[in-house]
Amino acid sequence: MTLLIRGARLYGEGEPVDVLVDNGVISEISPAIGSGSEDVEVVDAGGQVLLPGFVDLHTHLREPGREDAETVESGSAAAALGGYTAVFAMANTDPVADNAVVVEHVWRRGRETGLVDVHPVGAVTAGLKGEKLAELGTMAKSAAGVRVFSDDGHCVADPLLMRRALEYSTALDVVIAQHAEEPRLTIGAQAHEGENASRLGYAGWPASAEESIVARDCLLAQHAGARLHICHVSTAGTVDVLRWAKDRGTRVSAEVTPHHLLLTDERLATYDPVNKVNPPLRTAGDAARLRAALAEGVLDCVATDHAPHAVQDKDCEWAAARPGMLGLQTALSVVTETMVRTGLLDWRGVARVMSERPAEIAGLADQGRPLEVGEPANLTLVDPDAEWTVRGAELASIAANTPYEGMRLPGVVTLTLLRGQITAREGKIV
Ligand SMILES: NC(=O)N[C@@H](CC(=O)O)C(=O)O
Ligand SMILES: [Zn+2]
Ligand SMILES: [Zn+2]
Repeated sequence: MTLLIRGARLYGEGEPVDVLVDNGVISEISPAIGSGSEDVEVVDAGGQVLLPGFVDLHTHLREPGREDAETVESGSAAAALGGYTAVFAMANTDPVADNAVVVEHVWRRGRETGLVDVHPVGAVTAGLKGEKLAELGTMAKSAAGVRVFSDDGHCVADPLLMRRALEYSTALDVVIAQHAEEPRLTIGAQAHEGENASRLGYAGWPASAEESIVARDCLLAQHAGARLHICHVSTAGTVDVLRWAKDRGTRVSAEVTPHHLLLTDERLATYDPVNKVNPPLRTAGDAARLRAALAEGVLDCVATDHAPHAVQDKDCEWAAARPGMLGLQTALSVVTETMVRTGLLDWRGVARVMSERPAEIAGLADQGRPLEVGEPANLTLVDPDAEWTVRGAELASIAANTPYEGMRLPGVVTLTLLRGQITAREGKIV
């Protein structure tokens, strides 16, 4: 199939150009391409912004085990509609993705669905129990070719185990992604430790619980010569630690979620568990520092931490509710609101933090590539001026736990291409 995207602005820069996609690759870019034969499908981009397809390093697809909240299929649809062409599916499923059988299952389900490349993340420790290492090598060598390992949902808290995982990862050339939460500092924690939590009587989740693990792991990674990735950075202090570690040559990368860029713990006042998430929503000062650090590159990329939860796990009292919120279909809009509209990032910067850097961190050769002739056509078209109102019930996920319900947000994904095939167009799965 040949597809002609007419009048798109590459990275939102310069005059609109025509982009011809043939056999899954970009075959021509020029000011005006004739559509030639009838076999060419034409998409009129009308000056919209063309970007490399987004890559999410942190998605929870809930399959196997919690198909009442999300499946590989429903999550893939949400991803395609959100402009993603690759996602990394976290290992905290039931059974846990701590062996070749489970990661190959998730990988195959992703291939069968065919809407987005689904890369399973393998668990670092058996059963996410933090007691002994999982079979990292077997998962890395499986058909799923696991390149990212994480106990996300849990911290690899034992420093000896974390050190072993980091040392082992260097031989496999994989990356360990840490959910940084010192468990001794977050016993019973419900919300960011601060005024808002105190007023409502919630036990606090101190910033130091994150920062102390990030500092420790940067030191462990440096000594091991290993690569470390920090999941969902949420505090200004973590930014300072990362800056220090990067300055001294530690091979550390870090992600920030859209919700930590936009939302703050002032939302606790509603008692609505839709705002409950790990790590918790922090202060406006933290959010401002996270935005600045993302613009500067101290934080490498945006990752959604898309965490669907069934109604009964969210529609209950705060303390009983599961932490986590949907993210795949709202990420681009939240980044547009917090980073583009504020002038902190241009669209080339958005390509960097939502596509290029995550692809590099995970070692994907065919994602996050430049918009050039000969490159794979993993592409996302964005209408930067359009706005939409978020309705959880209308999102493709089975769960509907979005904290942005009823919010009007800028930036609409109008087309997603995976290797030249249209996966989503005008808000519909193709
Ligand atoms: N972020 C969350 O609040 N929840 C995640 C786990 C995690 O990312 O730590 C989940 O699996 O629901
Ligand atoms: Zn986590
Ligand atoms: Zn997560």
